[in-house]
Amino acid sequence: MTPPAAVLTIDGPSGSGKGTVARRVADELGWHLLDSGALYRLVAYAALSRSVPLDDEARTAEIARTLAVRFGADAGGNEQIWLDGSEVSREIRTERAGDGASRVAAIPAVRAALVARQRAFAQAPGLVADGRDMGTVIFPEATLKIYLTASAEERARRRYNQLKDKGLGANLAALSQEIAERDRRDASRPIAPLRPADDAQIIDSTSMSIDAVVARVLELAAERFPGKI
Ligand SMILES: Nc1ncnc2c1ncn2[C@@H]1O[C@H](COP(=O)(O)OP(=O)(O)O)[C@@H](O)[C@H]1O
Ligand SMILES: Nc1ccn([C@H]2C[C@H](O)[C@@H](COP(=O)(O)OP(=O)(O)O)O2)c(=O)n1
Repeated sequence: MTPPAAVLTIDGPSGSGKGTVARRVADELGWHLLDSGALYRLVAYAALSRSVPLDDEARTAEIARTLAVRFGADAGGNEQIWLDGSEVSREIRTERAGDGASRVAAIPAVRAALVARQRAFAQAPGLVADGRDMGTVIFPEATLKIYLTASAEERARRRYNQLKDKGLGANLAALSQEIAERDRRDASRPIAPLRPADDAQIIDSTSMSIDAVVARVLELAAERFPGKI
């Protein structure tokens, strides 16, 4: 029997730096990457594009079950995500898709439809998985669990700069409110709420650079995965 792949999870609220840090750490280690939030964003984006109400449990779950998605990168290493043959990586990064993702993510049948798809990412030599419930629900046996957070003001500021850099519209006051609302919804839903796993290492990145966070995660990984890294 092949041993289970090594798994490192990074959970936390919006704008804490999960995606950036997960990608950097996965690149450093040469491991696979699971951006679980992208799956929920894709479900929301597909529902919005097909005029399916985001609270329609049966139809959003059907979208989640049949999601035809492919993850890749262009020649410059930039993320590319195809849904039904169309490249949608930019479209799913809007706050509208993020808010929609948080809504469909509260539907148990949508979450259930995505469990096996997410677990299938755990392949040798290892996986870095980022999201809200990676360490609590999807990979409870993960060897290293990180909970990455930062102050609400800092997270809104980061998201504002990120959206502007991408040429996507953003308003700081509106973003702060949207992020607060998303945090509240993600943390208060009955199923797989956003919370640190009991055995998670908490990193507050409010006053840390991206490099410092990556270095800390790699340091913990070297301790927890001796011989693998
Ligand atoms: N420690 C940090 N200091 C400053 N900016 C950061 C830090 N971590 C992430 N960022 C920036 O904040 C934005 C949001 O990061 P991202 O990784 O998308 O967060 P998340 O996946 O948690 O929503 C990105 O533009 C990223 O470059
Ligand atoms: N494992 C996950 C990942 C994301 N979600 C939901 C909750 C989040 O508000 C949305 C969007 O997630 P995403 O990680 O892309 O969002 P941020 O980049 O952190 O703003 O999806 C979830 O419920 N469980």
